[in-house]
Amino acid sequence: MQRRHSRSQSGRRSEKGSSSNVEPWHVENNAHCNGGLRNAICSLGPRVKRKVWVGTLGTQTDSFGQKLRRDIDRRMSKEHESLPVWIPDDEFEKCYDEFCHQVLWPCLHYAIPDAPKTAQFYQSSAFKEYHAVNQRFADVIAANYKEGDVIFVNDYHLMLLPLLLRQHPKLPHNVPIGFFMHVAFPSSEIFKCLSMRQELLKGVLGADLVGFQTANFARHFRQTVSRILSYEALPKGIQVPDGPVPGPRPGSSTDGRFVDVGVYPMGIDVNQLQERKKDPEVAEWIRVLQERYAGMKMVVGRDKLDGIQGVRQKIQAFEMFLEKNPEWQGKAVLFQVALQTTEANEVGGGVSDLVAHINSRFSTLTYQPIVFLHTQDLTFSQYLALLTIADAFLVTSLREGMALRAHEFVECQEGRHRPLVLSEFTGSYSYSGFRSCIAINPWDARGTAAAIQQALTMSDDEALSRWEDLHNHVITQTAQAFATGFLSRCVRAHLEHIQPDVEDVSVLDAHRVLPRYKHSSKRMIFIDLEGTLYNRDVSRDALLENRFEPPEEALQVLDKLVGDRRNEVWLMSGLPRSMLQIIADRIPRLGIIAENGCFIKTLGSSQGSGEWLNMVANFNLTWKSSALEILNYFTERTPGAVVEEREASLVWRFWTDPTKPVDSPDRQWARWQAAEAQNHIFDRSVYSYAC
Ligand SMILES: O=P(O)(O)OC[C@H]1O[C@H](O[C@H]2O[C@H](CO)[C@@H](O)[C@H](O)[C@H]2O)[C@H](O)[C@@H](O)[C@@H]1O
Repeated sequence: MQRRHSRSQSGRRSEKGSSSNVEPWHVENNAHCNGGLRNAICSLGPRVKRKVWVGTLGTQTDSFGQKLRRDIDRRMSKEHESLPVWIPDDEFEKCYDEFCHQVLWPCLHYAIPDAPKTAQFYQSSAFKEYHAVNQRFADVIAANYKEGDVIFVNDYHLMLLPLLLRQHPKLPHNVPIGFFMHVAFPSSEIFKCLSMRQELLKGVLGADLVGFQTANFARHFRQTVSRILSYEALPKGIQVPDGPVPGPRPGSSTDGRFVDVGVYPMGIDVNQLQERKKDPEVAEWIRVLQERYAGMKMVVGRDKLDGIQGVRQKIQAFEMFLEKNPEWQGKAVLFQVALQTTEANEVGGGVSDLVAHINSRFSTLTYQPIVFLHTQDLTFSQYLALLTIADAFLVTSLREGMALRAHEFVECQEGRHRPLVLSEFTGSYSYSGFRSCIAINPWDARGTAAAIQQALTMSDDEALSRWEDLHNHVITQTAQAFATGFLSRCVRAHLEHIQPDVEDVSVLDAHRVLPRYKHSSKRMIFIDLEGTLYNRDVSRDALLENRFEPPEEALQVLDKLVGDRRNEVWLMSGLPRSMLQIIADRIPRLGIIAENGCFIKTLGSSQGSGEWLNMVANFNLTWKSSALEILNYFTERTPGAVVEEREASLVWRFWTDPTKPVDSPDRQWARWQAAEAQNHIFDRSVYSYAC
């Protein structure tokens, strides 16, 4: 969705009655935007056969007549591959300015308003308009959907859209849908303040894949879903019971839909930025600025003035820096570029006062410590010139999804390599390459002031070495990498969700197989044990005592198959080899795969039973002790649960009365516990081994 301007502000549409050779309207590109998402999608080239952007117009539209709307629809589609969603001005304002910006945005960024306002904010009546806007998007998409399309929903303005699409009567029920959250996602303790928390979460879970900027945001989302909706939240995603699309999740114990949750860091379009830097206007402004600020150090920042991006904290820290380091007075300038927000008056007013106070405190005839500009006050080329010659870039966000302006700075510093001062609360900081910044806690003004001093006095060698790490990250984690990673995973997740998994392999068609079986001279047969050849669970006591009595009928079937010299027969099992030895002794020629492939007993012969090969001999199994500790904790809190330690794996089982329904409270409880245990194992970083 796009911020709206009144017509008089934007001048995007000529007034009625203007001369007929003047275009009645035109499209403007946002000059201050590197267009990450747009460029990322465009860069996929012919791999995306049909591409349609669905969004709002960045202007008020109530006064537009039907003819003008039709003209805009037609030209936007033909010339810009875009479909406008027409939203009445009042509905848009309530949805975007009120619900998105005053309720959702602060909540997603941990900014809970003070108590008296809380009730009003978190029960916002504007949620009705938010829903209506999401519905209008769904209707436009449904009316234009073509088979084979993948629907990619972006950001917090459209959290209800995935489910509205999934349930839309004009869309096939299994359309591929991806949802990406560009902004932060808070802990469940914050998200649960929203009165519409369930609708928002269920809305997002209409997608096949839900993506976040960082692993922390993804984990918060999974935990929030588990705590608020009581759905099973696994490290790889969410098991949604009774979803609108039927079909079991591969490997899951319950019916419903599985929604993948993943991490896809957004980046900038490096190629496009390099092109824009070549604009002669950039070189000209570099010259002008170098001349004007000769002998001074330039610290640059660009932020939204909404209280979340910490502009007030930044300016206070800059004041402290000048106060504590008087040698910099007259020699260091902060260029603060402000992005307009709807709340700009309130917060922006406060910031302007602060800037005025500092400027009056430290200014001289030839020096002004803070140059405070609004985006509309400078061109993108001027901004790129500033980034290119800056001595430091300062991001003090109190919370942020990523911080792509920091990536732009790094790219512009090729040849100069001056440091980045970055808030630890940004998504960018969570990536190892960005740990080479000068990290700050924006709440600590003293620390930020010291960081500015460190940046301005850093040796060239140190600055270069840090810049190389940052730059490596910027050119690897690009907008293109984001789009490719997200979309390919989305399509794969969708296919996995709609296609039957091995668990749902249809029953062997004896009419088809038997004639071939009879006439073939060599056959390889793989047979699963538990649940297939042996349609009962191994008893709890047997497992605990590590003994297993395979049923006689099953052994006879295996014996018979192995008896045919044309057959090579492999038995597959999750049980440990010690338990399967009884089968190996009885049918020596049988090949056995134990612990799901960790151990393999080769085919035997009349001379002997074959030998056990250890397939994990070179694996580091130290994860087992930490994982076992976690599983023991959950076992104690889950009646009927038991943990089995095998040679190379751990199994957590839950026994219950088989006559009880799958959604009985004790089974439900056990599933949550299992999911929580997996998440803990995942968090302790033992998961990669445990998998
Ligand atoms: O102003 P809004 O319409 O509410 O949109 C919010 C911001 O969206 C974009 O920023 C977010 O996505 C960026 C790229 O993934 C990420 O770097 C940033 O941290 C997110 O907040 C947009 O770039 C901003 O201009 C919007 O203000």
